[in-house]
Amino acid sequence: MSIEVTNLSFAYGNREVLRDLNFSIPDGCLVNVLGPNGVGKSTLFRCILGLNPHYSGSILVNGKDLRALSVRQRAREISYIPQSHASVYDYEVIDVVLMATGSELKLLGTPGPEQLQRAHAALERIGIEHLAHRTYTQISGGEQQLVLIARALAQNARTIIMDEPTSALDYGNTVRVLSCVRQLAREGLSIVQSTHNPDHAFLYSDQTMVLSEGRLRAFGDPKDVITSELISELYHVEVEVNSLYGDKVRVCVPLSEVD
Ligand SMILES: Nc1ncnc2c1ncn2[C@@H]1O[C@H](COP(=O)(O)OP(=O)(O)OP(=O)(O)O)[C@@H](O)[C@H]1O
Repeated sequence: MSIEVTNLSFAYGNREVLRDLNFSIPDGCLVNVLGPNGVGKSTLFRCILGLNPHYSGSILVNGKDLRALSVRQRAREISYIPQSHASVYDYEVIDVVLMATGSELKLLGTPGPEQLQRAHAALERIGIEHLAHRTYTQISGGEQQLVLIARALAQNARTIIMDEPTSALDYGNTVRVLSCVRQLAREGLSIVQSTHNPDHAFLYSDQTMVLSEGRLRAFGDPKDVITSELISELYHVEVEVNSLYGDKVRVCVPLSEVD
C-alpha cells in the first residue's frame, strides 16, 4: 500500500482542519483530490509528507511513518510539488532537476553520469529538454512548474504528491502533463494530486477523493463520486454531468450557461 491514513485529525492551534480521515491508496494509483478553497487539501498533503507532524492518528507511506525518517530517507519514499514557491534557484534548469538526486549521494558528493542521465530523461519526458541550460529564474512560471515536475520524477520516489500541478500551465501543457502523470501511475508510481477541475478528475484519475468541511466526503471511482448533486453541494454551482464518447469521458457543464 502506498499511503494508509487512519483516524487522521489535524488542527492549526485550536482550529481543526482535518477530522478523522481514513483511506488507503494502493501502489500505481492516480488519485485526484477535490474540494473547495481552504478545505484542507494542502494541509492533508503536508501531514502525509511529515511537514505537519503534530497530527493525531496514523499515516504510513510505503509502510513507514515519515516523521521517524531523516529528510534524505523521506526523499526516497515521496516527492512533492508544492502549490507555489519562491524562485530562489539561480541555477540552470538541469541543476535544479539534479538537486532531486541529492538524497542518493554521500555527504558532499556530486551527481555522476547516472544522475545526469536521469535528470535529462526527466526533462525529456516532460517535453522541456530544450530548457536544460536556461536559468531557472528566467523562465516563465508555467515552465518552472514543468521543471518541478521533472525534478519530482528525477527523485525516483515511488509516491508523488502534486499540489495543483497544472494551475500555471496553458491548455497544451496541462493536457501533456496530466497525461504523462497518468502514464507514470500506469507504470507503478502512486500519485496524489489536487485539482479544482472535476473534468480533470474524470479524465485523469483512477480514484477521486473529495474533502468537505474537514471530512472525507467521498472516495472512489470518479464516475461514482462526481455527480451533479455533489458538485452543487461543494461549490454552490448547479452543473449537469454529461457523458461523451459512449461514456468514455464525462464533463461538467454549469447550467447557468445553457439554460
Ligand atoms: N500555517 C497555517 N496556519 C493557520 N491556518 C492555516 C495555515 N495553513 C492553512 N491554514 C488554514 O487551514 C485551512 C486549510 O488550508 P489549505 O491550504 O490546506 O486548504 P486547501 O484546500 O489546500 O486550499 P486551496 O484550494 O485554496 O489551495 C484554511 O482555512 C487555511 O486558512
